[in-house]
Amino acid sequence: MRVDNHSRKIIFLINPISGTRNKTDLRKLVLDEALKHGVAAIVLPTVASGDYAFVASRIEEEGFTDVVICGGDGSVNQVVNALRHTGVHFGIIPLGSGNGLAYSANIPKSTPKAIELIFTGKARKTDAYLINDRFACMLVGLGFDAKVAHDFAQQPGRGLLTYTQQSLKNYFTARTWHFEIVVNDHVIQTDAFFISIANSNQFGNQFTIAPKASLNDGLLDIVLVPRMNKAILPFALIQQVNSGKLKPPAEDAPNTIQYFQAAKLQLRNPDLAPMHIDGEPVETEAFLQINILPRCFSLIQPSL
Ligand SMILES: Nc1ncnc2c1ncn2[C@@H]1O[C@H](COP(=O)(O)OP(=O)(O)OP(=O)(O)O)[C@@H](O)[C@H]1O
Repeated sequence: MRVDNHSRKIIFLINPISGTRNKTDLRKLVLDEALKHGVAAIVLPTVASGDYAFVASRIEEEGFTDVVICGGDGSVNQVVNALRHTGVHFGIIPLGSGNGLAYSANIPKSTPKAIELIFTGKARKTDAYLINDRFACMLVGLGFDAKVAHDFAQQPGRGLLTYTQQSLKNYFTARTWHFEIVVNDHVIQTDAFFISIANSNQFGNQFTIAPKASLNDGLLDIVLVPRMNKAILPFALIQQVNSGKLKPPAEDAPNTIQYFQAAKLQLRNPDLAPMHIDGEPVETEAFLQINILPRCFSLIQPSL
């Protein structure tokens, strides 16, 4: 649905701590652009707790139609999860460390362009998913990248540089975890460095793991990287990503990277491999039921 500015009322939620970019002028930038387009708008801060009941009541009482998240994937996850039931359209001004969902949706990296898009773009239905009862929009990881996410969260700095440092440090000590995956009538037993379950086709910063992933195909893209020689692993991963070839899940390919799609899967995680949801470290679980939520929320994107 193309955005009709006359009937809109927007809440911009700014995360004061996300990413590394300066946000001093952001409040003025978004309010000036709203004024230019004749749209009523207010600015509020995001909250660390993820409790957006105060925003939900303002939407209901004051008739706000859109919520624009100025932050990263963690903020997008918390805000969309808390407010999806209200039926507002969501926008993103990508100001996090990775911005995977925003870039997968072709939202521009440039802040002024991303702000302009809020008033010229099109709201499109977008899938999300549930991991047991937890909400995800973009990417869930078990194993290596989750360990990096947990260590990243302990660092004083944010941003890509800190993330890369943590990835390199963890690479040399990386271990495997045992998993059992039940998917599309197959049961896969594997010792894996990591498993990614993706709705978006990138982690952010244009780094992709699941090149065929689409935000609105009703499917999740699963990438399984099993135990293999660490000297070979980066090349095998690059080859897999470049080929982007999807294959049905295989029960008898213990040393091959697997890439397949499914609307749901069950995952047993007896070694309690660490987990992240949309880049935020979360407490892991021994059993995970993962289900797509097709066409879960509306996201403002370029009109094409
Ligand atoms: N007002 C606030 N004060 C402190 N922390 C906040 C506030 N609002 C949100 N947060 C926290 O910010 C974190 C999310 O940051 P966000 O995802 O926006 O940026 P990022 O982590 O730098 O980027 P990305 O997720 O793209 O890597 C969450 O842990 C959230 O609880």
